Amino acid sequence: MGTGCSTGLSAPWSNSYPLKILLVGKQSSGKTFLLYSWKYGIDTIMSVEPTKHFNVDTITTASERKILVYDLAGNIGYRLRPFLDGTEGVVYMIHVGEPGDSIFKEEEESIKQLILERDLESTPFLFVIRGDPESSKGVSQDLTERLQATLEGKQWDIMCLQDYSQEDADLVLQVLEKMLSRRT
Ligand SMILES: Nc1nc2c(ncn2[C@@H]2O[C@H](COP(=O)(O)OP(=O)(O)OP(=O)(O)O)[C@@H](O)[C@H]2O)c(=O)[nH]1
Ligand SMILES: [Mg+2]
Repeated sequence: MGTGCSTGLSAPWSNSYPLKILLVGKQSSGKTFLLYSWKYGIDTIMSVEPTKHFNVDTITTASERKILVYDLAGNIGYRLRPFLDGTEGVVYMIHVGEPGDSIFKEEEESIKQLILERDLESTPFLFVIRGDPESSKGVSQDLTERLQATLEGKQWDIMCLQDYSQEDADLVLQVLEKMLSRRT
């Protein structure tokens, strides 16, 4: 009694404690660009270099919640595993180049493996499809069908993001925050 330390369970503490999320997806899918859109705003992004291993940055949402974003290199492979522990949300990015593009079987399998990781058992997943609206919509429907069984019982969502759209980037963050707040 009387040490002056709080239990750590009060609302202000939990609001300021950053929630850890992973930003994953293939190389050049747009992960770092999305992180910079959240952190600095799209208009300030001059160029983005391919990520070596990972970037980590804290962002603050419109409602002042802090999120610790681990932006992992698309070629991270097995080095991803040490990042899983303590993850409160996963954003999986996909870039759709041409109309009619679809997800290769290999990527579908690696997404399924990630969803089934024990450390991510109760972790929400947000899929973000970047590309023109028509192509993204097709990929979004296709992916939903292909992953439905694996995602059974999980909290997840899927949304599309157009290039150079701060509005879309902000919306992704809003949806992510809503998913995270359902867990906390
Ligand atoms: N205009 C526009 N370009 C984007 C967007 N997202 C990504 N790009 C471009 O796509 C390329 C790859 O983006 P990155 O953010 O580096 O992709 P990444 O997923 O972080 O790639 P790795 O770090 O190699 O895994 C860059 O040239 C970006 O400028 C976007 O929302 N709008
Ligand atoms: Mg990157």
